[in-house]
Amino acid sequence: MIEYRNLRVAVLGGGSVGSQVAALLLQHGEELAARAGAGLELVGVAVRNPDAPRDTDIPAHLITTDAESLILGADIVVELIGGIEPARTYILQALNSGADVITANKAVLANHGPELFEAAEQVGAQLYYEAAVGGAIPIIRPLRDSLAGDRVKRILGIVNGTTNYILDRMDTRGDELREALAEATRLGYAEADPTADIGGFDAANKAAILASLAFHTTVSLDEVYCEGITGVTGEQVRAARKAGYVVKLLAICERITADGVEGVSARVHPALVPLDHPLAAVHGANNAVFVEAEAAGSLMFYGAGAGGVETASAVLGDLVSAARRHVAGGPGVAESTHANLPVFPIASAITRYQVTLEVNDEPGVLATIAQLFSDHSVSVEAVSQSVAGGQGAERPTATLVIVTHEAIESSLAATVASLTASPVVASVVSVLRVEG
Ligand SMILES: NC(=O)c1ccc[n+]([C@@H]2O[C@H](COP(=O)([O-])OP(=O)(O)OC[C@H]3O[C@@H](n4cnc5c(N)ncnc54)[C@H](O)[C@@H]3O)[C@@H](O)[C@H]2O)c1
Ligand SMILES: N[C@@H](CCO)C(=O)O
Ligand code: NA
Repeated sequence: MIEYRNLRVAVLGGGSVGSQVAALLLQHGEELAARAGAGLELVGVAVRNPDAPRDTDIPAHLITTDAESLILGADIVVELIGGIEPARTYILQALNSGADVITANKAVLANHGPELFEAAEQVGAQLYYEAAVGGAIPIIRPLRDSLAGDRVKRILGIVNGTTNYILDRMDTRGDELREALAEATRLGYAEADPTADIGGFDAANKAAILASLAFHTTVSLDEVYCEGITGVTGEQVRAARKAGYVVKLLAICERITADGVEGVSARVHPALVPLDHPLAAVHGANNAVFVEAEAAGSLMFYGAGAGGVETASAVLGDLVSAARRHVAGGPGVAESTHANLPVFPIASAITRYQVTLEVNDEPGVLATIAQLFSDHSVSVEAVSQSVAGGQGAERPTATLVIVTHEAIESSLAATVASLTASPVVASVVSVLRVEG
């Protein structure tokens, strides 16, 4: 029998992900040791409430409320508490004591990434975070390692399982947002505070992480434009399907040029995706991330973006990587931010738009509206009209749905301001970006 060196693994948090990580470690210890070349001994699971019900049976002697003592005795610390504090402090304590850290916590990475990576570099430790984006889907390691020799141009992704689950149920079952959210929470997909999901903040955290990694540039959370799905109505979802689209919450990270300067942009918002686009077929809590790279072309990463045991798979992968690094010796690999590109605001983004207007149904209106688009250099691709106010209404109105060619966000915003002010427009019903 091979004698392996033993590595002491501390897990912080015994919730959806933590309880599954503990169970898999206990179940597959021997096999993991053979793969890693070192034993992975679970020395404890720090929890807030030892008596809380858990998804798996963790032996009572491993449960503790003393996270700090557990951290100090560990070679590898797995942070699965979530949120900023005390997660940030615990990660720093672990790194400063020389332990490698594995986290699934996108919020702490997006808000304090540079501080944490710096702490790891100082002591030669490594911070792993495959589970923080796309749950079980390998996306961090492909960007960090496999594509390290290429030049990423764009990332287009569904990176929040909860909102995809909600939008999918609104589309396929006619649910309203609230009832679909309750189900996503019951299934363990949603964050402890689900406003992080429906407000788009969880996806924005992930966009900041992806953009930083892909473009070798620190992209902070406040540089990511963020619009959630709370304003998306069942009616919008039905109208989108009629027009040949589904509504998806997308994270878009891309290289763009503004005023002749190359930089990057990161944005999260609901968008119309054509029904024949592969992202339209991403159902339930699944995630999908498209990566467009200069040499590799288009790559797609797809699978379970949330869920306790699925996410635990990514954590276990990081555990094996960390153990192999301990066996090999040498310092961790620092995060690469050498490109240091400027991060442009949403006003510089370029995309297509669908603008829905209620307008006065009278001669010359279409020409007036077309002129407003043209005045701001926004080119119209398609227009469809239907009667809105109907026969006998005091002032008959019509609904116009206008799809534009690619335009700069600031030009579109100026167009919408002019439309709102125009006497022929009764109301701007919605403005949605069209992607894919
Ligand atoms: N659930 C998922 O689908 C999923 C997917 C990917 C990433 N994540 C991330 O994984 C992390 C954990 O998520 P989760 O779904 O398991 O959350 P959870 O709420 O189910 O579990 C968190 C656990 O941490 C414990 N905890 C809170 N404060 C603590 C403290 N001070 N000391 C010790 N324990 C404490 C809680 O009691 C709870 O058991 C989060 O960062 C989350 O964003 C979750
Ligand atoms: N709440 C997150 C968990 C995975 O990060 C989601 O729904 O995607
Ligand atoms: Na992942």
